[in-house]
Amino acid sequence: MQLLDGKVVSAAIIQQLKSKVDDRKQKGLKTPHLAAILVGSNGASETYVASKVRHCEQIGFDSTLIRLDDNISEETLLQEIEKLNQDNDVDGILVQLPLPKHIKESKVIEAINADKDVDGFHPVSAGNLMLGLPSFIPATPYGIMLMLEHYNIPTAGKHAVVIGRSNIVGRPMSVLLSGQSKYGNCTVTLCHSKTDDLKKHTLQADIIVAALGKPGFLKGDMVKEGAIIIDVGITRVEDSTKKSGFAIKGDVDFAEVAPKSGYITPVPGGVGLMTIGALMTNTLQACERMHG
Ligand SMILES: Nc1nc2c(c(=O)[nH]1)N[C@@H](CN(C=O)c1ccc(C(=O)N[C@@H](CCC(=O)O)C(=O)O)cc1)CN2
Repeated sequence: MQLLDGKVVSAAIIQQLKSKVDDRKQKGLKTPHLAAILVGSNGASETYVASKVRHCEQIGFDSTLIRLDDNISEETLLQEIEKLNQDNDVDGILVQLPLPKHIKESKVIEAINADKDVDGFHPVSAGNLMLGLPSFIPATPYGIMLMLEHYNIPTAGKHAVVIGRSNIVGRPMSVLLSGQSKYGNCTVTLCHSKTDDLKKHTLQADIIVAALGKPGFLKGDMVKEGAIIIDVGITRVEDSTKKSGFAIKGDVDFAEVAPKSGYITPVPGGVGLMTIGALMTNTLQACERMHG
């Protein structure tokens, strides 16, 4: 079993991005600029957005953080997005999810200019990805592809089982793994909560991507020897032994599955950490497309 270490891969990607940005600055090219909107005061969202801003500073990107009150109207949020759409200095826009219940997520995502949609959640980005056209790829599936690339794990001809059909992880993951690329060309089965006999599918898988949000769901008797296991789960569960009061749990029962696996991502320290590098790569791409 080999551990796929998100900390190591993510640090390498951040370093590469920093070199590219230093190079751009030396050539007098535009500095990439990421704008993030955070609505309300969800603890996890605060942590993730703070990390995004910190990484912008580390790489040398400009960043703008717009904090809005929990009870802000949908209309005001849409106006804030429009200001960022119109701002030629802003290359990438993200609205941290989840949003308060009174705001319709799809409306907010669709309001972002697709050329600045560095989260890759906009229908135009999703459509381009599906058609195999240049696209912003959502951070989690993109991070997984960057991880396969870093460890040079061959995927062509393999059977991949993706568990979870969300628009931001499961569906794009199935498109990427089945696509015609060096770390694609898999035969993909997309499973979900209504799949009959899930174990029958996972036992046939060479690659399993667990993205269903159920801590410890994938057990040792559900995987075949040597399978590649990618754990996307990041559920916070109470844990009084931790200073924070909670622990992060993945969708994979690591103790049972790791000894049987060929490669496995840990939680924490796996896929979650890759998402920042993926987002920053999209932001640089947005800047390059718009300003050269
Ligand atoms: N606009 C967006 N909202 C959300 C996204 C997103 O990509 N765009 N994804 C998630 C949250 N997220 C980034 O925003 C994110 C989640 C997890 C991690 C991460 O580093 N996880 C660590 C554990 C960190 C912890 O202690 O909480 C790990 O897995 O090792 C980074 C970013 C939902 N919202």
